[in-house]
Amino acid sequence: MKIKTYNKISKKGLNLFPVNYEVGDALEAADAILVRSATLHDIPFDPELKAIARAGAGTNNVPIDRCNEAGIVVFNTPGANANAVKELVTAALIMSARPIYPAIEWLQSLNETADFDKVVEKGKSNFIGPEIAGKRLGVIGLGAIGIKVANLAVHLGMEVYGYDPYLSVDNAWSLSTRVIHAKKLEEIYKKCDFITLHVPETKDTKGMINTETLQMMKNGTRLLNFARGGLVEANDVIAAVEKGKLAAYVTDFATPAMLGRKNIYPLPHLGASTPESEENCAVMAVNQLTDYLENGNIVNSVNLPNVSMERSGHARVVCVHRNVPNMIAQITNVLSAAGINIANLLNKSKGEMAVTLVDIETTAANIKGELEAIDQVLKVRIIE
Ligand SMILES: NC(=O)C1=CN([C@@H]2O[C@H](COP(=O)(O)OP(=O)(O)OC[C@H]3O[C@@H](n4cnc5c(N)ncnc54)[C@H](O)[C@@H]3O)[C@@H](O)[C@H]2O)C=CC1
Ligand SMILES: O=C(O)C(=O)COP(=O)(O)O
Repeated sequence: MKIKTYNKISKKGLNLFPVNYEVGDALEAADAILVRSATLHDIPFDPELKAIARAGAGTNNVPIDRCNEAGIVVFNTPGANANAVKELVTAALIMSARPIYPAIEWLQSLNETADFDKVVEKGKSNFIGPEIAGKRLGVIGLGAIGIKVANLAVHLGMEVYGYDPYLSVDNAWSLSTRVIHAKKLEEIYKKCDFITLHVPETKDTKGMINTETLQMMKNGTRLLNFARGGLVEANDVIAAVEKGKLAAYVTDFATPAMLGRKNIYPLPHLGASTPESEENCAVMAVNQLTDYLENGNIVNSVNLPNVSMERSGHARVVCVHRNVPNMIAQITNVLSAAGINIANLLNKSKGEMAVTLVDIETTAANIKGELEAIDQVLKVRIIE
């Protein structure tokens, strides 16, 4: 198998690939891609490409529609970097309230003088900022990161409102009962002193922070965006900071127009940049990719369902296809016409996509082409 890497991926993960795999950033005709934030939107996919693993959470850098058309499985690593982001958001919360960054800048600009201590003590009155305890925090998106941020903020003494209409049952179990359920986004915008975004960038969330929504916020709201730049209309946020509607905007996703501006604190997408989360993401991505390439099993895919089946029989047929009627019958017809006995079969679907795993008891010569010829079959592999 050839694995093409984009971005720097932790060695701890890369070392887990079987020794006969070729791994590198200059490979052609790869069987799989391992990526972090590099965009794959303009990259043509080779016919050999079977899977893409995003070592991280957000998959808006991957053209999911194009992957669906080609039967390419896209994985991510849910929660693997959530603690790293939570810790940086905690720093950002405090940075948005207490003018730590301008205070350091000012101090760094001072020269050595005899009255240095006096200058420092006098100057500090320019850098007063409120405490976060007792203030209201709105958390938009209660997934792996949002939950950790919300729970920690409760412990820091904040009154926390959470908004997520798609909250999963598992996540609901992990959420502090002290987090107040906001049923509408407007409730967060209107009530909160601090707002933090933890939703993926999708067609529903793109540009959700704009002049209209900023207008609903209290004067002096502090906004944190460690999710994606596209969630905010950059010019509207800049204007809101200039007018004081936002007292601060701290973001991992700055635009050039945001640089050098008072009360905008940009970071260079550092949320997941800890050795721990880089390792966690790489290990998870490599394990998931290897299990798919070796066994056709799927765990944590964003476009295909989870399927895991113990290997049995002589070989495994992996068919990625559209979720339409009559697929299992057509696949098994090809096998029975070739006189192949089935040892085990598993079929699952997710949205418009589906996958069928069939363990067969004899060799599968010549059936690949026939399976590929079935209408709505997108990718076929036979793993001996
Ligand atoms: N700054 C950084 O380095 C990092 C940024 N991220 C970003 O943070 C996002 C969230 O990450 P995780 O918490 O790990 O993902 P997650 O998938 O665990 O959580 C996302 C949550 O957003 C909710 N959601 C989706 N659409 C929504 C909507 N329209 N309104 C409200 N809630 C909605 C989902 O129900 C889910 O609970 C990622 O998609 C990524 O864009 C993630 C990791 C690192
Ligand atoms: O996991 C995510 O969604 C991130 O934004 C982290 O990106 P990175 O892997 O640090 O380039």
